[in-house]
Amino acid sequence: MSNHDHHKIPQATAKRLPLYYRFINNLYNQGKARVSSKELSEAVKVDSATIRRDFSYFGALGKKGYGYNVNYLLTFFREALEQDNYTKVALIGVGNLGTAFLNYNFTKNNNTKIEMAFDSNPEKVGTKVGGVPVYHIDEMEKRIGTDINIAILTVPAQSAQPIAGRVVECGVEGILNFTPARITVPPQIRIHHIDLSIELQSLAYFLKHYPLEEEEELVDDHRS
Ligand SMILES: NC(=O)c1ccc[n+]([C@@H]2O[C@H](COP(=O)([O-])OP(=O)(O)OC[C@H]3O[C@@H](n4cnc5c(N)ncnc54)[C@H](O)[C@@H]3O)[C@@H](O)[C@H]2O)c1
Repeated sequence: MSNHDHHKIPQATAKRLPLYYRFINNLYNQGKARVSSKELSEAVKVDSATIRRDFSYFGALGKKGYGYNVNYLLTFFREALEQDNYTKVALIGVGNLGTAFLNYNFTKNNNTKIEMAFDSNPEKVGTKVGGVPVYHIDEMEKRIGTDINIAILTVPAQSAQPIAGRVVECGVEGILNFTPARITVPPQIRIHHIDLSIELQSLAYFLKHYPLEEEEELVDDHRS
């Protein structure tokens, strides 16, 4: 099933997927081949009309007196959840900042994972940083394929625009730009700029010109 098809599933239905998945997975492990919407309904505490409607979006049409095929549902849920909940990331530029990100385990708290990294320095190519393989930048198009959703840019500022153009060509949908370069991308690409020096300057400016009022402090004191 393609990503496009998934977008047709209503959000409320999509939210129930993990719940269904967990239960169906248990049934599968118990060796059960089928399940009725009534059984499901009792287990996951969702009324059976909603379950039937939800499942019809997945193309799983239960047969009267038979119920749903557990194996089919499990395969479907596994695919749907992996595709929807798992965002694959590539990092470009394994220098000071890039190395720190690779060593930081993003998967611990959310469902994104840096799958691969690229650099132009031959000394870095072929190594693993934080368990992530580092490939040569010349191999980027080949390695990324159509698999990567987001690119993190931690290259020198002057390389940011050309690299951004290339990752967009690879089909990346979002760019997290840590370089100070302002990058131009096509309108369908989402780009977030994180410029630490601007953030720092802005904090310094706020401290100077918008000091927190004592009243707010009093409120805080009062609360604690
Ligand atoms: N280090 C920081 O604390 C920090 C903070 C804020 C922003 N930044 C920005 O992040 C970026 C990276 O900073 P850094 O300190 O990690 O720099 P760095 O010089 O340590 O790392 C840059 C890496 O990019 C690689 N590289 C250079 N050109 C490349 C190309 N064309 N393709 C692929 N890889 C290439 C280099 O080999 C190097 O490993 C810079 O744009 C910098 O301004 C850094």
